[in-house]
Amino acid sequence: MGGVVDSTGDAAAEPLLEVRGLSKIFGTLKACDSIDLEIRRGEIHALLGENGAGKSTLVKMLFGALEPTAGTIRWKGQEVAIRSPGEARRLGIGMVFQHFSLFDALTAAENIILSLDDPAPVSAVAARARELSRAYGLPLDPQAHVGDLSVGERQRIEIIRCLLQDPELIILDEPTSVLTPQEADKLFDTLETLRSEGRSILYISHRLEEVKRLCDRATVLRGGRVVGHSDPRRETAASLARMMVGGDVPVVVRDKPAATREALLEVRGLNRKAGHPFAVSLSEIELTVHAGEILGVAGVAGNGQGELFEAISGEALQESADTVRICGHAAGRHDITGRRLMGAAFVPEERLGHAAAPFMTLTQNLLLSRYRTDARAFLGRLGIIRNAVVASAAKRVSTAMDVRKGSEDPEATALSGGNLQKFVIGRELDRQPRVLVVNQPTWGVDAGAAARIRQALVDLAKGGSAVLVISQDLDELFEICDAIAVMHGGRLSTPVPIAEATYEKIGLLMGGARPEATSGLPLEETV
Ligand SMILES: Nc1ncnc2c1ncn2[C@@H]1O[C@H](COP(=O)(O)OP(=O)(O)OP(=O)(O)O)[C@@H](O)[C@H]1O
Repeated sequence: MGGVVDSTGDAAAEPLLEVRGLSKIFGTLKACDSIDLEIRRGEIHALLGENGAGKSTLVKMLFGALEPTAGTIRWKGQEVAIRSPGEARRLGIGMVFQHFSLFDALTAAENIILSLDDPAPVSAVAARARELSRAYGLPLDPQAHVGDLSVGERQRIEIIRCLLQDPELIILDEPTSVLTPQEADKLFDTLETLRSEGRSILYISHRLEEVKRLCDRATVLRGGRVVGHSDPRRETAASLARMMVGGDVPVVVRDKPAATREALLEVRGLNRKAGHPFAVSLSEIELTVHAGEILGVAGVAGNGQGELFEAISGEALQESADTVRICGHAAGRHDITGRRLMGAAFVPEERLGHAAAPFMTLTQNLLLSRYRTDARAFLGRLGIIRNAVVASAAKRVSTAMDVRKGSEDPEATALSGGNLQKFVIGRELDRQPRVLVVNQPTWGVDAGAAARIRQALVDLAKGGSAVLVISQDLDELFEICDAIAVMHGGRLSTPVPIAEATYEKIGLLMGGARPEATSGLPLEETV
């Protein structure tokens, strides 16, 4: 690729990007408050901060997606006004967002073309995408439809479309939150290759271990201000977390599980044909979650976790009503509302667009998901919306989950990613569901907020509910679950009780060790 910075000579000495006094005010909220930041050539620079600290706002200003209220940006020594993402790309700044902006019905190559400032034929773009995919270790089929791809695969499209513009600075917002440990390792290799070419990377992540491993320098934001710079390699994950939240991060407290034998969620012989060529078929899935229990489902992305969630939540119906039972009711022929009315709650993986309507307020979103289950409270006997009741429920959720927001009732899209996640989970927990099924509960959530969400799941189970957690974060599953089952190729292993689970054992199952042969067996017998 051309355009790589010469890291010798005078140009190398001056920062690639220099930000002075950059501020962004939304209404009365100073999302970024007089930020100073310098990015050198060929460095991976971490941008750290708890949810709502102002990281996304800052990088959106650098990428021309938001106009600063005050301050200056210098690019290679020249003051610039970056008025649009197109201008940012022309300067050499690329960005991979936390929420992908891809069209499901189009192929990877077609999506890439849409973002190009100079349109090119599909075949040429597909060929170039293949080339980049090989060069940077980012496997991708340019002809695949985005709707059929896992989140990890979608991210690769975003990265490749960013690389096609030959950027000198690449901004990555929470890139590993959707990846398995192995996928994340591959991404780190890619990033190290980019650094060795003299490109710079501004790296936002809540995963402090990976920041220590990968990043050369870190800038920490709190409440919109820079509160420190550090060399992450000299810090511990705990010391970085303290710098971010301004205090110690809470530890999840798990009393001895109070599981009973009352089965609240049962799945029997669930088979589901793949709906399209890239989807995963589900095969003979069996699971039971008892009252008081948290069952974890681990797995590499794209092994059927999304399809399992759809089948259990009622987004996809089963042929037989008995395939899914919720609180003793045959639920297989009921849709998501029907299953909610049986006492279940569901939190899908994608919070913006799926779990929450972006341009509706938090209160409207709460009403949208709960107007049937909470009809009496929210609509009353006459079926008229009781705005004050709904608004007070939204407020209760925000307080319980410590949702930080700029105004009383903002649109979902105005919340930072982690804060929206806290709201979506809190909205469901507020109903005290007897069964909760949640897919990736702490995606993009900072350490303090993740602990809060995990504690809430633990407390829900402690109160006698059954919780099914689908997660790619093994640390999370080990922290809160009573047992972990693994999805691989559309099959679910027998759950491994937490006392017998090790990272190696679960890792082997994730890699495809015989699922049926694992329960309680020593490691050697599972391969
Ligand atoms: N368009 C907007 N309108 C109003 N307020 C906004 C808007 N975008 C962000 N905010 C507010 O600005 C603050 C900073 O949000 P930002 O998304 O930059 O945080 P963040 O550090 O990226 O958080 P996260 O780690 O959760 O993604 C938050 O309080 C957020 O609610």
